[in-house]
Amino acid sequence: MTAPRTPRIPENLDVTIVDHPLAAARLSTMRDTRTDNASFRASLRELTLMLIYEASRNLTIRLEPIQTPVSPTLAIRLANPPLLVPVLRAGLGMADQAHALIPEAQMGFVGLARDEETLQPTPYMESLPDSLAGRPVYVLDPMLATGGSMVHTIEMLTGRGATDVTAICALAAPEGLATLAAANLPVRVVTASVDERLNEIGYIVPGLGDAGDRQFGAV
Ligand SMILES: O=P(O)(O)OC[C@H]1O[C@H](OP(=O)(O)OP(=O)(O)O)[C@H](O)[C@@H]1O
Ligand SMILES: O=c1cc[nH]c(=O)[nH]1
Ligand SMILES: [Mg+2]
Repeated sequence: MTAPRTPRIPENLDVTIVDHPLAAARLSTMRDTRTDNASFRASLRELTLMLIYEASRNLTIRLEPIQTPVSPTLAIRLANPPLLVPVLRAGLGMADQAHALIPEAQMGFVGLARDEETLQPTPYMESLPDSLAGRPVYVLDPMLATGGSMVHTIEMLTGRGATDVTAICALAAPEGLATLAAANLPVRVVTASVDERLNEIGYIVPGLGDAGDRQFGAV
């Protein structure tokens, strides 16, 4: 008897896959071992633009009367800009681009390093506003692998009152999506791809390797 296959996208998790050819082209550059650190960072920045553009489609707006050179009209402003939270190190490569698109946004920071033996996240930094009640939060991390780092990050956020979290990832593994769904957290996921699986050492397959090392060099 064969084991039941893990569904790639859990039914109870809101997952948006940005499967645009330009997003796929940037992701392909990031996957390619021939891509150097600088080109990897440039492709991640460009992919982040597309992910944020899609993620922010449903942000609430407010209207403000303004005057064009021709007539009065109503300007559209963001009513409640999201808090941007890059997860160090790898999420740093998404931070500038996300901030350029949403300049009104505030930014918080979380630092996590995954123990490569246990695959558990070890926190080393948390710089967040005391209260996140009523504020949308965008977590920026290129990789959702086992999901442990994302669950840990979202629990930091919900502990401060967040109820509306978007995980913005270049890549997700089915196992990470299943972990997020099982954690029953107020999160939706926006990603450019749901890859095949994790390998025996917790890397996404086909994936792109270690997103921190690919940007900044091995530590
Ligand atoms: O879903 P998980 O199994 O928890 O793995 C994903 C985490 O791994 C990577 O960070 P890493 O721990 O390598 O730190 P780095 O960004 O400093 O390289 C990545 O940026 C995620 O934060
Ligand atoms: O494939 C993976 C898994 C976790 N973290 C990464 O950077 N890459
Ligand atoms: Mg890493």
